[in-house]
Amino acid sequence: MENKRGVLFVISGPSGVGKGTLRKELFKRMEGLTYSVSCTTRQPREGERDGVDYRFIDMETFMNYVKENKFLEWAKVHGNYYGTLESDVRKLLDEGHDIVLEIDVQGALQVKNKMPEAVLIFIMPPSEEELIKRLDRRGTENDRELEERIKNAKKEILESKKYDFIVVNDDLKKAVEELEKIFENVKNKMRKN
Ligand SMILES: Nc1ncnc2c1ncn2[C@@H]1O[C@H](COP(=O)(O)OP(=O)(O)OP(=O)(O)O)[C@@H](O)[C@H]1O
Ligand SMILES: Nc1nc2c(ncn2[C@@H]2O[C@H](COP(=O)(O)O)[C@@H](O)[C@H]2O)c(=O)[nH]1
Repeated sequence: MENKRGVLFVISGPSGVGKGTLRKELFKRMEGLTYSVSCTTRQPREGERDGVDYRFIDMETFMNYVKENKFLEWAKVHGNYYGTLESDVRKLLDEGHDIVLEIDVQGALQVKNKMPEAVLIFIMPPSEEELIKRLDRRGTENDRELEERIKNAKKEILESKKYDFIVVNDDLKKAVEELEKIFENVKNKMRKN
């Protein structure tokens, strides 16, 4: 019998490794995926749109959501707060949609605790030097923020062994293809169960 419930995919990896880039490329190639837009207290970057890239909320609203248990997971990441609204995710999964969360390691492990069926995918940089180059080229952080993101990258990489899959984002095209294969295989396997 076909499994009507959607699959929950969680993508993590160090800041600047290319999670957002890979996710956008994957969405161009695969139909039927829904991106869960997170809440954050971070200030929008140039070009980021409220409700599309993030739901940009203030600290007071974020903490009210925490108190009201509205988050499936939440964490302080690189000095700002981020969280995934639980009602959105559960409703979409119940309706049969496959969901993609792009969240940090702390959040991913909270999700796995609450929903062990979630599929955790870690995006790995080809090297530390390349990660620094990518963050530098993106140019969205000041020197202090950049340093914090690089320091955190080392801790995050240590947690990658807790993930179901690891994809190295060296060549972008190859990494997207690998990601697509993982998504297809997981969905086929779940459909058979
Ligand atoms: N395979 C790749 N080769 C070279 N550059 C890449 C590759 N993948 C992504 N990039 C570039 O690296 C930079 C960081 O990518 P991106 O913003 O997608 O990272 P991220 O992991 O989503 O970061 P964050 O967690 O901070 O949001 C971007 O400028 C992007 O164009
Ligand atoms: N635990 C969560 N982490 C999240 C969420 N949304 C994004 N993130 C992670 O934060 C960092 C920094 O993102 P940036 O956009 O400021 O560069 C990155 O690792 C994201 O994956 C979330 O809802 N929960």
